[in-house]
Amino acid sequence: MILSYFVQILKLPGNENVNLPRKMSEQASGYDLFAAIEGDLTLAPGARALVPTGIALAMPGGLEAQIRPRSGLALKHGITCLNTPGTIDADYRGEIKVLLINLGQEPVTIARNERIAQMVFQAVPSVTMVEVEELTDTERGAGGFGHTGK
Ligand SMILES: O=c1ccn([C@H]2C[C@H](O)[C@@H](COP(=O)(O)OP(=O)(O)OP(=O)(O)O)O2)c(=O)[nH]1
Ligand SMILES: [Mg+2]
Repeated sequence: MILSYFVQILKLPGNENVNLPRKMSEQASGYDLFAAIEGDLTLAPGARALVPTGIALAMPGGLEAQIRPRSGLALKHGITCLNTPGTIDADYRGEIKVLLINLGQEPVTIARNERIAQMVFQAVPSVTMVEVEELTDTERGAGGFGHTGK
């Protein structure tokens, strides 16, 4: 089943020339996000930066967007998203920003309109948590963290 949603996208004031998030192939999961920075941004090894995209979204409840790294930037330059996957809440109307970190050994320069990350939309189920005195039993029980072997 293909779920289908409309998501509103807004270029924020001063960002009329930014690129909108773009799927680079027809069936790509992610929309690539572009750096809406004035000049270049250089990340020293170990440094992080909150990079603006110049856009904001209004998506319907029951949807979220995840901000994920681009594997090419990670492989070639050691650039990833520190808080991956970043969570964009359906009720967030602020600028989408990408928290990049340079985990490589060399400084890396990000240019304006470079593709820095990707945004994947996900359906979020509606959950009502019910507090109880005791949980239902399972075979696994409390076993975890390698409990079933290596
Ligand atoms: O990579 C990200 C992660 C988050 N956000 C925005 C959208 C999201 O809805 C909001 C809050 O994110 P999150 O819940 O992860 O951060 P928090 O530290 O819990 O902040 P808050 O108290 O505002 O929820 O920040 C981004 O723009 N980029
Ligand atoms: Mg939060």
